[in-house]
Amino acid sequence: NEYYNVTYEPVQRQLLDFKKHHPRPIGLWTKNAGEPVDIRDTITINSDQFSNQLLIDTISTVAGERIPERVVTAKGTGAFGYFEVTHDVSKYTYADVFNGVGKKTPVVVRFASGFQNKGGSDLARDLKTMAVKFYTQEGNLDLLSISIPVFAFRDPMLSRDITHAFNRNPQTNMYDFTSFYDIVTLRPIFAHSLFWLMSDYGIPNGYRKMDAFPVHTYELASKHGEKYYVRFNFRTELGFSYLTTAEAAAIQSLDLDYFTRDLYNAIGSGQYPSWKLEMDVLSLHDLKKVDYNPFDVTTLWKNGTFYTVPIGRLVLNRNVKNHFRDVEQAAYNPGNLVPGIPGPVDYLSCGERMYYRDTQNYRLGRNHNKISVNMPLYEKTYVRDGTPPTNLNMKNAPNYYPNSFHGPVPYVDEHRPWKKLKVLETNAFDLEPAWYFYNYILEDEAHRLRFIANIVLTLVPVTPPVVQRAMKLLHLIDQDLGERVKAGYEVALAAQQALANATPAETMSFRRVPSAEGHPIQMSDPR
Ligand code: HEM
Repeated sequence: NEYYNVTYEPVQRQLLDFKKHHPRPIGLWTKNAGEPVDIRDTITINSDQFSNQLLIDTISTVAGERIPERVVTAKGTGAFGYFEVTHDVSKYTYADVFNGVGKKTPVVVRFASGFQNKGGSDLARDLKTMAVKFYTQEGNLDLLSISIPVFAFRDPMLSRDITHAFNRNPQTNMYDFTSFYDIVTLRPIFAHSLFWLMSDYGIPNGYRKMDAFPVHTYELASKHGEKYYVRFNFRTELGFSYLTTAEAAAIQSLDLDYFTRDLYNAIGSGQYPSWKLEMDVLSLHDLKKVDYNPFDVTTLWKNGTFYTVPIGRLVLNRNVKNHFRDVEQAAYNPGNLVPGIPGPVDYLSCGERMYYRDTQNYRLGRNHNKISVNMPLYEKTYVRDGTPPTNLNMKNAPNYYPNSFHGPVPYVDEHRPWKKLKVLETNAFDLEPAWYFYNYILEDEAHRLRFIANIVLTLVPVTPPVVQRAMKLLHLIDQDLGERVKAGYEVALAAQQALANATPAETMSFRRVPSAEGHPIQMSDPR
C-alpha cells in the first residue's frame, strides 16, 4: 500500500504493481530443470563451484539472452488491442476481418524507429513504423506501416544499400550523413521521402499522435468478382502532432525512451490510443484512367482521382507483460494476407516477401510462426520438426500431402480473382513530387523554414563534394529551395568554424592514472 498516496506513472510503478498483485513470493525458485534452489547454493565463494548446478545454469544461459536485433526498426515497443469494423465495406472486399459492423478482431501492434539500434533514441528524425498484426479467423493479416505516406524507392535491389548508407559507417561506427547524401544524390528517387522526413512529419510527438501508412497499393476482391485498388491509412484519433528539432533534442537529452514511455503510460492509465482505418480507393475502371502510376510507392495518388472509405477503429488497450516475448519476438510479414485481400502487386512488395521471411528465419528461427505472439488463431500445416519451438508439432497427424488418411485439406475460395494484375513499372523517376511537397504540402512559410533548417543541419557534417551534389539536386528540384539551403549552409558552416577556432577549456591538468605513453614496447597494427 506504500504508493497509494503518491501519484506514480504506470512506468514508475510497474514493480510495485507486481508486488501489489502478489502479496507473497510467487513460488519457490527452481533450477532450470526444476529442482528447488537451496539458499546455500546462491553464494559460491569458497564452495565446490563445479557441482553447483545453479551456478552452471546461470553462467550457461546469460550470454544466450541476446538474439540478433532487427536489421532496421530495432528500437521499438508494442501493445495489444483490437480492431473494430465501423463501416460496411463488403462492396470492396470479402475479407472476414473487415466484414460485419461491430466485429472485433484482436491485434498486436509494434512501433519502432527506422534506423535506430536497439538502445537508440525514439526522438531521432527518422522513419517511424507501426506494424499491425490482425489475428483474424482466416489467419494473420499484417499491415506494416510507416509514418509518412511514401516509401523511399521501388526497386528491392536498393534496400541493402540504403540500409548500409543510412546506418553506421564501417570504420567510425557512427551515423554518417556523407553516405546518406551520397546515396540520395546518386539515386534521387529518395528525395521525395527524404523531404517528408526533413519536415515536421520527421519527428511526431510520440507514437500515439502519428498517422501510419502501409503505402503499397493493395488489391482487394469483392464477393461479386470485382477488384479494387486501395491505399490504407491509419489516422490517429488524437490528431497528428510533431516536435521541432530543438524540442526533440531537449527531450532526448533526458529521455531516449520518450515515445515508449508515453505509450506505456497512456495505456497503463486507461487513455487508450486509437486510430481510424480508412482506405483511398480506385476501381479497376478508375485505374485505367489515371495519368500516373498508382502502384508507385514513392509517390502520392493525385487529389481528385480517388475517394476515401472508412473501415474501422484500432484501439490499443493492453500493455505487453513481457517485452521480449511479445515485441522482440514479433514477426510482421507483408506477405501475411487473408482471403479477399490479394495484396500489393508492385515489384517492391515481391522483394519484401522474401526479405522478411529471410530476416525472421535468421533472427527468430524458421519456426517463428510457432512463437506465441505470431501464432494465428487456427493453423494446421505439413511443416514439421526443426529448431524449437515446435509446439505440438501436429502430433501424430499424417505429415505428407496428398494423403488418404485425413490430414488437413485445402478448400476452394470461390471468390478468389482468377487473374492477378500484371504491372509493368518504369525505372524513370520524376523530381516533381519533391517540388510539389516543398511548394504545396508544406502549408506555410514557417514550416518551410523549419524544413530548410533541418536539411542544413544534416548537411553541415557532410564532406564538401557530396554537399555540392546535394545542392545541385535541391536546385534542380526547386531553385528557391536550393538558394535558401545554400545560404543557410554557409551561415551554419561559418558558425561551426568560429566555434572550432575558440580556445578549448582546460579539462584536466594532470592525471594520476598510469599510462603506456613512453613505454619502450609500443603496440602497432601489423595489418
Ligand atoms: C524491399 C523493401 C524493404 C525491405 C528489404 C525491408 C526490410 C525490413 C526488415 C529486414 C525489417 C526487420 C524485420 C524483422 O526483423 O522482423 C523491416 C521492418 C519493418 N518494415 Fe520493412 N522493408 C522494406 C519495405 C518496407 C515497406 C514498403 C514498408 C511499409 C510501408 C515497411 C515497413 C516496415 C515495418 C513497419 C517494419 C517493422 C516491423 C516490426 O515492428 O517488427 N518496409 N523491414
